[in-house]
Amino acid sequence: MARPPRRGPGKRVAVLGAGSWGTTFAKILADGGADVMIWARRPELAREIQEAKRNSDYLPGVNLPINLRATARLDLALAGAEQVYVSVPSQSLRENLIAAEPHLHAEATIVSLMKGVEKATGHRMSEVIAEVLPISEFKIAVISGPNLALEIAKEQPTAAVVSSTSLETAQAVASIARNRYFRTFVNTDVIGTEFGGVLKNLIAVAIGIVDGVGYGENTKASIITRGLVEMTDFAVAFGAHPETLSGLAGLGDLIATSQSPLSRNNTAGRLLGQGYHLADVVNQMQQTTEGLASVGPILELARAKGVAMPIVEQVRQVLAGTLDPKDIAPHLTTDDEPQGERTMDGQAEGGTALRRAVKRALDQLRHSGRGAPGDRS
Ligand SMILES: NC(=O)C1=CN([C@@H]2O[C@H](COP(=O)(O)OP(=O)(O)OC[C@H]3O[C@@H](n4cnc5c(N)ncnc54)[C@H](O)[C@@H]3O)[C@@H](O)[C@H]2O)C=CC1
Ligand SMILES: O=C(CO)COP(=O)(O)O
Repeated sequence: MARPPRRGPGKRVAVLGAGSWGTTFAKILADGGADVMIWARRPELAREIQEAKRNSDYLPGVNLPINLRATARLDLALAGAEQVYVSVPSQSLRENLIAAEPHLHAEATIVSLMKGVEKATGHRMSEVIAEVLPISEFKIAVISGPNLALEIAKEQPTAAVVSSTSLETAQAVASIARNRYFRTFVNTDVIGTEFGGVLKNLIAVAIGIVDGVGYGENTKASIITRGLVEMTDFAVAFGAHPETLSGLAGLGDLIATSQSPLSRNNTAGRLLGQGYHLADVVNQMQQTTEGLASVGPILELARAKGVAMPIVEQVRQVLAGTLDPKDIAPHLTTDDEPQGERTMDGQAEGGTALRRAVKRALDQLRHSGRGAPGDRS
């Protein structure tokens, strides 16, 4: 049988951040044929990846691709990189971008892999990138979806969405960030794609809490379903397409994160539900748990737009120690006034229906002519 032709060196890309997701994403890119250099903040971790092709703290038992290179030097990681994938904790993005800027290729596309908002500003990661770097928004992309790192590092098949306001950029990134076990779709709804990833973390914390308390599947299904409505209301109020929230970056990620013990947000919630205080939970979590930092800024943003988020509000109260976790479920599932169950297409009865209908019509007008907004391959 003829051997497949040898591929030349692929596109030079960099990954910033060598935690569980950064390392997994570097593997995705390298397995797809890209020439990848990953930057680790700690030299000993860079050395382990470079020499042993392992990241034993974050991805135990996983062999990394032989062609994946690693360094603790930002200048070396970024030299000549046409695409730069960023996966550091959200609260550290700004400082990391400032350090990276002098070494960035002038035409580089910056791709956020993160799922948090900046606590001090409430800004999404793509907004922070646009603020810090002197680049066009068309050179910024985000990737989100049901992407539990360890499953993907073991090459279990999954899908994700690449989003940029430039469809061309989204496609250019998607064509590199794909391989036999990782399928990428594209859209131009950056707001919906990013907020999907941020908001599902908060609902996953709520699911963890009721799990920790000992409630069963009905409670969790109720929270997932009502949580998705909350996520959609919030994201649409900020200009997202509702379809994005019922796609991979919304519902898809919500399902994965809410039901997996691999999820740090879910785990943190479970510990809270078991009665641990927030400070103990934070001490116990070895890895980034974005949801805990996002609750405050998301509720502030929701208040500014007049969006009700009863589930997220009660997560805040549990984190603050002002609500007993076991009291969370009745609050989540019972409203003072009986309401129509608004479904994902925005059908509602009662006081808010008219407001939502008008808003929907305005949204449709605003987005008309931009093409189908759902995840596209
Ligand atoms: N782990 C996962 O399954 C997924 C994570 N994400 C997102 O990826 C982002 C990164 O998360 P993970 O890799 O999972 O976290 P992690 O906790 O596994 O790794 C974070 C890495 O950042 C490093 N770090 C900590 N502070 C830093 C700083 N100030 N500057 C530079 N590096 C610093 C840590 O040493 C560690 O190597 C988060 O926004 C998360 O929501 C998105 C999809 C999947
Ligand atoms: O975003 C994720 C899966 O898509 C990872 O979730 P956690 O951050 O809760 O582990």
